[in-house]
Amino acid sequence: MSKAKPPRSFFKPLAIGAPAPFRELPVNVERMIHFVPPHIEKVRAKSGDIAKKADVILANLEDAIPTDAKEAARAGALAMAKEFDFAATGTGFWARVNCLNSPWFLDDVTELVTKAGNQLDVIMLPKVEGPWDIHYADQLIAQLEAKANIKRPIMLHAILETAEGVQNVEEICLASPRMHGISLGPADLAASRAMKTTRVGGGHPFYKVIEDPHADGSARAAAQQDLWHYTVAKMVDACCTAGIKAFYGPFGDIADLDACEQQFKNAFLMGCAGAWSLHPNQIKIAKDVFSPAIDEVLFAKKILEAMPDGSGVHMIDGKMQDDATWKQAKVIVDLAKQIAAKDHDMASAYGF
Ligand SMILES: CC(C)(COP(=O)(O)OP(=O)(O)OC[C@H]1O[C@@H](n2cnc3c(N)ncnc32)[C@H](O)[C@@H]1OP(=O)(O)O)[C@@H](O)C(=O)NCCC(=O)NCCSC(=O)C[C@](C)(O)C(=O)O
Ligand SMILES: [Mg+2]
Repeated sequence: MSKAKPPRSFFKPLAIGAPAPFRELPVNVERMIHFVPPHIEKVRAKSGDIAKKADVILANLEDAIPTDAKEAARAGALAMAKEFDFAATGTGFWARVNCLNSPWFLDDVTELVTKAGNQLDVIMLPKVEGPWDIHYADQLIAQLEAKANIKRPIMLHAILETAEGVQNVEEICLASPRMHGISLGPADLAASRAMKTTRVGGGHPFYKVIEDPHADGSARAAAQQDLWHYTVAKMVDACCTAGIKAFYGPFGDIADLDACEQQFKNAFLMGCAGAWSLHPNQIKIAKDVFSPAIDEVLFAKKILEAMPDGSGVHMIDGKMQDDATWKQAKVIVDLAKQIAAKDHDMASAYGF
């Protein structure tokens, strides 16, 4: 039976000279995490322009990078940190390292932290299975931060992509104050669970509910259901309990923008802060979906204005409002304010 760390030790740096962990997550709008393959110079070179549109730019070193390009990708990630001032456009700079049991993980983390640690906001860790994976990466990063005299802690973001990881998601979220959030990794997770799909996220035409037979034998209506509902719900509850953020992850059918939008919308409504964009076309979708709709923000503002101290009961446009709807309104208005602070057009649309 494992024991939790005593409360007074939880926020202590794990190495002498490492920066103290954040007590609260930095407030950043992270509607999409845009994946860049850093070994392809032509694509890497566009990172500065893409950073003007995306909230987060991520250098991907793991899956989708060919084995013989792993070192070139790592070098490309370091070049991105040197060549682009992502912080100047308010864009986060993240890297997805190779997984813990791979031959590249140690060099990925060592080089990123010691050579780009002051530029790097978040390290994304794939295939996390339990809190032990976070404890190891946490300690290693602290040692490297101390060695390289990094001033600001680098956060950790885990991908939920094995059945064991899903079983342990609460402990993963609570494993360290370095935790930033969790993303759903639907492709590896599908394989790990023996789901019979060949897709990266999204629905499936076989996964649906069909209405009862009609007496006249006419065609029965059926509707596809969301294959990811259970996992997203479990992930959101675990993340919110820990005070960290949940993300959908990738949508692999690049040409199907409608299905991408729908999957992102489901994730947004269920509590996710953002999703991944694998292709430039997906950036705008995520930006629109993970920014609350203007009419929702205006209605939420009406609730807050009508109930300044958040108590009592009111009727607005025929709908009952009380302490709980006040809190829902506050979630939407707080997010809209964060987006407005970053985006002047959205600020005027939201009426701030
Ligand atoms: C899908 C691909 C191959 C289609 O790439 P393409 O070249 O065939 O597409 P295109 O439509 O022809 O591209 C149009 C233009 O956009 C550029 N472009 C295209 N993509 C990007 C990009 N990301 N960033 C910046 N620019 C990009 C591309 O270079 C081209 O520029 P050009 O007009 O000047 O020639 C390509 O978009 C790509 O490599 N995307 C990233 C893929 C990736 O990172 N996959 C791994 C994440 S998903 C995952 O790991 C799963 C998970 C979580 O682990 C799990 O569920 O288990
Ligand atoms: Mg994966």
